[in-house]
Amino acid sequence: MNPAISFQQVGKTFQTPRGALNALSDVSFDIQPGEFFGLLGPNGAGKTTLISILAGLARATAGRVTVHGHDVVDDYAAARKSLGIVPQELVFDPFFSVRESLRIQSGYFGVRGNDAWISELLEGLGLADKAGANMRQLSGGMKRRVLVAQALVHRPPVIVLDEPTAGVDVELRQTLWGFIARLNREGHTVLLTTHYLEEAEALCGRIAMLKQGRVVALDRTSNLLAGTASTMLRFKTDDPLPPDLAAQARVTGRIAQVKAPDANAVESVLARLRAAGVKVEDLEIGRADLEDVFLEIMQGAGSVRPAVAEEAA
Ligand SMILES: Nc1ncnc2c1ncn2[C@@H]1O[C@H](COP(=O)(O)OP(=O)(O)OP(=O)(O)O)[C@@H](O)[C@H]1O
Repeated sequence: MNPAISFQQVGKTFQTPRGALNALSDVSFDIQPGEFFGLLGPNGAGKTTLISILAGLARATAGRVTVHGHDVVDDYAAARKSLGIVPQELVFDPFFSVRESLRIQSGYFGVRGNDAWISELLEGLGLADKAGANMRQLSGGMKRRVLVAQALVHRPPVIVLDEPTAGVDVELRQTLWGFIARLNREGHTVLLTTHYLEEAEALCGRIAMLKQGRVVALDRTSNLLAGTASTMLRFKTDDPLPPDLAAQARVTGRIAQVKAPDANAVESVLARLRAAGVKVEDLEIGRADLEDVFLEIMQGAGSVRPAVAEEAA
């Protein structure tokens, strides 16, 4: 069976006033039918560029991408028909109602008599009572639901979500993930990019991490978590940490997290905090999560290449 998506030695170079920028270098991996796959990476890692190439919106400068065996360049129409792409940006036509916009979108894919599936999409995404509403009248979160519905009108076997939950509320996330998880159980392949690592940890069976355009990790989520099977000491404090601890801590606002693989390490961290007069609250010991793994991999992967390559002489 063909992979749902196959990236084969994909490279993308942008010409910029500062020289050639390698946004993607030698990216190769396959996603099998039915997988829920996460593509993670810091800002500028190349996630959107890779998805744009997959969607046929940008051309790779090297390599090849296929969707269910269809080349995204040579066999664009078949590849595109297999994909449901939920874009990052809210783009929509303000003149139509929600149902009309979904009918129009169905027409783009040559799908007729699609009302039963459109109703199912509206129901599944919590939009049933907005079917007749004009797109202009919808809140940002509702518009995002419509974008998801638009991407799915032609029942694509492969669903691509590019940061679908950026800035959306808890209720929409739950509705969205409930619906996408159902489609995945029914056999749809899902490719997700997100900066919400908790979501990736909860949803994705396998994950690839990109850094500066290269794949620096690719494994089952459980293996990534087990690979750094570490314990973390988490606490809140308003005091500055002693420099040796600060160097190894992950600090988010008042919350600090320090790796402490065993009981001795926990004791040692607590002793250093006490000696430095740091007052801690809400102390807890937990397992490393995907965010810890992500940070470790990103720090460990080092600078894989200069951001701007030398311009060819
Ligand atoms: N049209 C373009 N011209 C020049 N450089 C570009 C262009 N599009 C993207 N880049 C550069 O390519 C690199 C990868 O960008 P990309 O948007 O794919 O990253 P990303 O992983 O999606 O980031 P984010 O998480 O911020 O969305 C960045 O260095 C970016 O500045």
